[in-house]
Amino acid sequence: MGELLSELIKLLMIYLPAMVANASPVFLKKGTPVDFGKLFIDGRRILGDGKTWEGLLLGLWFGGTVALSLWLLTSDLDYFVYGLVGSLGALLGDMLFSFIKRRLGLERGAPLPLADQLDFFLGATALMMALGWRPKMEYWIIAGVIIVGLHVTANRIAYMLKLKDVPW
Ligand SMILES: CC(C)=CCC/C(C)=C/CC/C(C)=C/CC/C(C)=C/COC[C@@H](COP(=O)(O)O)OC/C=C(\C)CC/C=C(\C)CC/C=C(\C)CCC=C(C)C
Ligand SMILES: Nc1ccn([C@@H]2O[C@H](COP(=O)(O)OP(=O)(O)OP(=O)(O)O)[C@@H](O)[C@H]2O)c(=O)n1
Ligand SMILES: [Mg+2]
Repeated sequence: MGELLSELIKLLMIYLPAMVANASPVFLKKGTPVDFGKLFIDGRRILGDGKTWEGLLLGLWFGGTVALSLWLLTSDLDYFVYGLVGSLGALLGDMLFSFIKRRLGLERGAPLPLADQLDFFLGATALMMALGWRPKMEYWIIAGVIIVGLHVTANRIAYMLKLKDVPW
């Protein structure tokens, strides 16, 4: 039990910068759309107004700050490297799933259950693993379930705080 708990805490710390990177753009009210308003070949927006350059910068900035803090706290450079890469992966994964949602004809803000909760998690994981990170599969799955739960709770909080006009 002790090992499971310590492994899970380490995993949640590795993903914390990605979680903050994914959460911080929500504080922005408007910004410059990453797709500059352009349409894709299917006549729909490439990404939509929910993805802005300012959001990427804010996410990277706060994700990077948390990654740096974790490194200073633990003096383990991995937290900084993986945290930074995970933050970038979270933002890219979020954009990838926005692209997919637009292709499916879903408007900006429309729900795509599981995709909305997992997009940043999968993006962060993909980039961290590209750097050679190899989590233990069973712990990774449990951490994923916890993070989905955190995501659902955080979005409800964001909705109550009027940070989001949808609770997902
Ligand atoms: C930690 C435990 C065990 C329980 C705490 C309960 C809980 C789940 C708290 C959530 C964190 C929190 C205080 C949220 C406040 C409101 C907020 C900022 C929500 C942001 O939600 C938006 C969402 C992005 O939407 P999208 O995915 O559809 O693009 O964020 C997704 C949420 C997560 C990635 C997981 C939960 C987030 C965290 C634990 C990090 C907290 C982040 C912040 C407080 C904001 C970033 C910080 C600054 C200074 C801008
Ligand atoms: N790169 C990003 C990501 C998010 N946001 C901001 O954070 C909010 C919440 O993000 P998300 O829920 O992913 O966007 P949605 O509005 O739901 O758009 P989509 O349907 O494309 O997910 C967005 O509305 C937007 O204001 C941003 O500005 N830039
Ligand atoms: Mg969304």
